[in-house]
Amino acid sequence: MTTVDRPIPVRRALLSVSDKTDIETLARALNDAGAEILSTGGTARLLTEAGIPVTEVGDYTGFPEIMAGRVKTLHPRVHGGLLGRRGEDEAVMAEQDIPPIDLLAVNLYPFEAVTADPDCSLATAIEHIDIGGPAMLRAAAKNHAGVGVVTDPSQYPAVIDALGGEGLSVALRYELAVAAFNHVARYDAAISNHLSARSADGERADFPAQLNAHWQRVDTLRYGENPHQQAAFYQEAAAPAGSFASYRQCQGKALSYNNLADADAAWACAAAFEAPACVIVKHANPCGVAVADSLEPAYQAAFATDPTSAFGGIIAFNRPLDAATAEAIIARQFVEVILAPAVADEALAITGRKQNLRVLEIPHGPSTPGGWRLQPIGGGVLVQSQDAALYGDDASLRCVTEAAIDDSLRSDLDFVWRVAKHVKSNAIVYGRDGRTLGIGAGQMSRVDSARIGVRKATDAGLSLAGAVLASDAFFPFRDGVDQAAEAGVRAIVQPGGSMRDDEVIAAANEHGIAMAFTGMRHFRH
Ligand SMILES: NC(=O)c1ncn([C@@H]2O[C@H](COP(=O)(O)O)[C@@H](O)[C@H]2O)c1NC=O
Repeated sequence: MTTVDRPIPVRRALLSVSDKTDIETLARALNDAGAEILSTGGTARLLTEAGIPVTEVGDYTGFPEIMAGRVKTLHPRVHGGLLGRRGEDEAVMAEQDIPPIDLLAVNLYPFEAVTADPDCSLATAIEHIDIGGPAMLRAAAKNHAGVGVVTDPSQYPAVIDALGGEGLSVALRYELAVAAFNHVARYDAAISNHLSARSADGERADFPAQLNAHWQRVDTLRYGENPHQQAAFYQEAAAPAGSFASYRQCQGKALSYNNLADADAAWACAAAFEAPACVIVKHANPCGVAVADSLEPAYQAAFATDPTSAFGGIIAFNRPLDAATAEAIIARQFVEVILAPAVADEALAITGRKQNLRVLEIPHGPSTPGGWRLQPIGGGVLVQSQDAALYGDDASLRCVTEAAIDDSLRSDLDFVWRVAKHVKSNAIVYGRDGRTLGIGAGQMSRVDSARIGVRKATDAGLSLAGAVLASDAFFPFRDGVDQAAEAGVRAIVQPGGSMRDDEVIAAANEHGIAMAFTGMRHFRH
């Protein structure tokens, strides 16, 4: 193949886009640069109305658009112009009257958007499978040695700059060609996912027969979980609003692998609360959580749960970070990452005193994360829906003991239950008045997690008298309740559902402890 290893001018361009954003700007720049513009039906109409001279592809090929657009650019004069090797194929191109096309701008029928509608029929989905577009994209991208190819309006400015300068450089053509193959790969993956998750009669299955994922590299990281591991961070093609991956870094050193994993866990937990909340995370587990009327007292209370573990932690808030809270953190502890939906300028002036400290902004999105949760295992991947709900069928907690649960107790139980959902199993969370007092995480035995939570509270000088306790899964025996009573706990929240629920409830009644069932378990591994 003859690679044109210098910038190429654009003498002829073909524009055929479904998303017509800024296409007029690109076309105008091409026209100003003296390029001939070829275009398909809707795109040609728009450009003509804008007063830009355009040749309809049908006029160019001598063959009309037919079958309601199913066949419009599928013609040798188009594909030869895109695929013909500059130098090598020029004789045959001249013989067959196939002029070279130097630039292609195509984006495809909006298959993903149309099929996102649960009522989209199979026929509608199929009509939105673009054929001519991907064929042209592949042709132009394959022949990037002599052709530039654009698939997204965000690429137009670079191309327009190049038109006004030396032409499309080798590096730009290569970058655009890779982006075009990625565009087509994502498109085909969406078609494959959709069609393999429904049958000929339109029935939908939960899981496609083939799962095609697409991720875009955001960054390569210094190393992985450990220094001898290589690592990179990829995000979904468009990180959903409010998801951790949509963060913007305001200051600080580059984020590490563990920073990203811990910050994600902290953000998910902070976003679970309505009231101003602070969550401090170490090794993917909250070591202190609190809600208050404002962030600063929430931070102080979260920190007080476990000051030792909070050192070097990740701190997440569900409200904009203010100056008082930033000052309190800096004065108190070493912190790796702070994240919040927004960061006030005054707060940034304070965090800026610690240049290495990473500060991230993540605007809130939908409270319930969508999509699948993937967990790789050796040679495969486990796929499940998100653990989006909090309570089971009753949509609330249900008192099962003689001791009643009033509104204030209910609010405490709801708080520790929300936290427990974000603690690795077996999870036991002690708390009171909207703050954690001790958290036992990640133990193989529930009783051990309960003991660790008590020890944490004792170490921090926090009394468990009158505290409440959450357990992420049911108590299989009464021993957990006996232990809670010994620690001074006055109410327990747990899913219920054990064979020995009666025994466990009787134990709570014996101790005068109130107990609520949530009807939903929240294991987290
Ligand atoms: N069939 C074809 O030959 C064909 N050639 C280009 N397209 C697509 O038609 C769309 C643009 O159509 P219009 O310019 O008519 O709005 C683009 O998304 C492009 O990818 C085609 N449509 C579908 O395959």
